[in-house]
Amino acid sequence: MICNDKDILHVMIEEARTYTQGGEVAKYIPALAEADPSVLSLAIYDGGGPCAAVGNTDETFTLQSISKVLSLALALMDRGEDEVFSRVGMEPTGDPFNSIIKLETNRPNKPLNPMINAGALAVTSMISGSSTEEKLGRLLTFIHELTGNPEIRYDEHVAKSELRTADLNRSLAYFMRQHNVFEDEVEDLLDLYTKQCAIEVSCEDLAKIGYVIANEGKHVQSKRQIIPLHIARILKTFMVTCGMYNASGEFAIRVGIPAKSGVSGGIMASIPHGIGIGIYGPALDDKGNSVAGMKLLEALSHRYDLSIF
Ligand SMILES: NC(=O)CC[C@H](N)C(=O)O
Repeated sequence: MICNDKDILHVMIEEARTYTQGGEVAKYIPALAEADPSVLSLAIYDGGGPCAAVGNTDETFTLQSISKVLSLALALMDRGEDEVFSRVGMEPTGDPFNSIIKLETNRPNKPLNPMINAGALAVTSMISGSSTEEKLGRLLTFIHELTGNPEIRYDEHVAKSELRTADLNRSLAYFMRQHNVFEDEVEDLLDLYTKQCAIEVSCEDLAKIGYVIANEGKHVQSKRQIIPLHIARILKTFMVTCGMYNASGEFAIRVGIPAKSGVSGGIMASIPHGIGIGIYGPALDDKGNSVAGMKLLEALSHRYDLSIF
């Protein structure tokens, strides 16, 4: 079993670390450019006590696009499927995560899925609450429940850095507001979205969230149904079809695990009815996925036969 294979996991992570040299940290959010590209860490959670954590596991990082899975869960719980999917679609785009092209050519002009930036902005607008603080507080409480870690906050430095430079996301938001996808003030929505993306976690936290999603939304230790079963299934499905941006097809073939990445270099993976995996490696490939993190997941999938297909 994977939890007992610490020596092998150490070897695998050091093998994967060599690929960090072929990647670059994200620069379009200035604060993310401060990350050390040689870092790589892996945590695995199997619902019991500590399972495995190897590499630079003390490092924390921001969720970025991984937060899109959690805001979607909350919006679905708040508003129901009919309302959420009247404003955002269910289809992969094959375009970069911040692309505007399909937003204009698609009719009606709603974003194609909740994992691209346009779709995630629309989803964030559906989180219930009377103020940004209340909505963000609800998202954080949800993450505290999923991880059992009440210390999780957002990183103000990263949030401010993104808000200052988020003109592309601003354009997506203005375009959607014009087309009645939502009615929020764009600056308020951007403020909430950048704080959501800047929520700071460790790869162990990520493995725990991945575990709950893997296990139909139920936390085995507390026996609580944190996410309704049908919503956990929706999340896993989007992770398979759109989780790695426009590399999702290749990832499904090479790795075959529901997963979601973020430009900070995080990847959260969920093996249905099995383990949760958290990875952090800030050196990215040209599509914005952790270059060594993808290699590590591919190696884990082959060694432990983790593909769902
Ligand atoms: N791919 C990502 O992780 C994108 C998230 C980032 N906050 C953005 O909106 O650009």
